[in-house]
Amino acid sequence: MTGKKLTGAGLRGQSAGETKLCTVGKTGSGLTYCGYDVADLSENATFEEVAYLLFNGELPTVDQLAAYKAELKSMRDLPKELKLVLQHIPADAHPMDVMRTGCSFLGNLEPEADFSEQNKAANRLLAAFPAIMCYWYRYSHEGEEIDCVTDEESLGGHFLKLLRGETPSELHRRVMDVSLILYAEHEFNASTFTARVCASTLSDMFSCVTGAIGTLRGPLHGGANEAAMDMIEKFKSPEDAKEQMAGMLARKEKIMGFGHAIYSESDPRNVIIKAWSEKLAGEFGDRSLYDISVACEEFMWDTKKLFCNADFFHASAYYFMGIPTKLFTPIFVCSRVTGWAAHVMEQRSNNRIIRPSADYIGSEPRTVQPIDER
Ligand SMILES: CC(=O)SCCNC(=O)CCNC(=O)[C@H](O)C(C)(C)COP(=O)(O)OP(=O)(O)OC[C@H]1O[C@@H](n2cnc3c(N)ncnc32)[C@H](O)[C@@H]1OP(=O)(O)O
Ligand SMILES: O=C([O-])CC(=O)C(=O)O
Repeated sequence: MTGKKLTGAGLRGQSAGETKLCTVGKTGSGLTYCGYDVADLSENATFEEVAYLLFNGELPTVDQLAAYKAELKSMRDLPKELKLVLQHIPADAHPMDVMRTGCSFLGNLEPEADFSEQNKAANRLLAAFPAIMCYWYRYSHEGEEIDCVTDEESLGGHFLKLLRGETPSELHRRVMDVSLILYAEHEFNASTFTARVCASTLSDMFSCVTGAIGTLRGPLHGGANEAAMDMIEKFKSPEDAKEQMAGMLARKEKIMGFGHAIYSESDPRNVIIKAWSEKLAGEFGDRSLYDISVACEEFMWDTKKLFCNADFFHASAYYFMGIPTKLFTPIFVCSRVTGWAAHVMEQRSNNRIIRPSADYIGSEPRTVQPIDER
């Protein structure tokens, strides 16, 4: 089976460079990081091992992982100047704008002086993003100035503890870890390509990641998990979901969380997060949102042959874990910063400025008329 037929607009089907980091849709539906299948990684590795893999090309040994986790743990706290900035961002701000500002401001306080500091800058962002998100959220929504340091071993557990102020369950820790693995890397997707374009001008890591956050924010990319949640919570039952979706398609509306620019048959991340969503539904004690999601999946396949992408079942999984919808896309940032940073490093290692050409379709050459004659 070959991958999706790729043509024309949106640079589809055109190679824009080489990468050792990832393959997407090579056989229609596969996803590998540095040669490892994402299903294998999500079952047999942790997110920190995946981050190490993306930054170093190999999975860590026991000692390397322990040292890496200790390093990340030591970088979790936020400088007081950044906390002050976050305190000034209103509660109704878009949380992706908070992430973008947090990233950019940290780049002012702790700039990447030269490329020998690229790993330090990448790890700093990786370690600090959960606190940037949760410090702002808890301060603006609950009036609490939280401690940004926790004793949680994993980044996923750390995020959940910062968000709720209590120790997460083993199940929630595991699902968050799997989710971070699934979102970590995806070849030349729009946000990663943004990071690489920025890197190709020899800009700094914080600028590359700030640009990538802005690109991930849109509903056609990372914002789709929130948009999917907004949609499914309006459906009253599986039957209602099918009826309303039929109306949406008739009105030519896009159904968020479905379809993909590269995959042709399925997104391999979906089956994994879907299984965890079902497990969480059982623990939550009310399966209705899961059943509604399954009805959406069946309907879209039966009517349009469109399949769920990584975002769709993330919506119900995060909901069952009590995560506010507005934080769904920022969690994506906490994970994808690994892929972005790895691509920045790869671009730098064999750089040529990315500067494509355009097909001109404007006016023929003409002269400026004096303004009072136009
Ligand atoms: C982690 C991620 O970023 S995954 C992507 C998250 N984004 C979403 O879920 C947003 C919804 N999906 C979409 O908008 C698209 O499927 C994208 C942006 C992901 C891919 O876009 P494209 O590569 O341009 O889609 P593609 O060429 O496969 O579209 C084929 C047809 O299916 C339609 N289509 C594709 N996805 C959808 C959808 N979710 N709902 C309705 N129709 C759709 C397109 O409109 C197009 O129809 P047309 O030929 O009549 O114009
Ligand atoms: O590859 C893409 O176009 C979008 C995507 O699924 C991702 O970035 O995870």
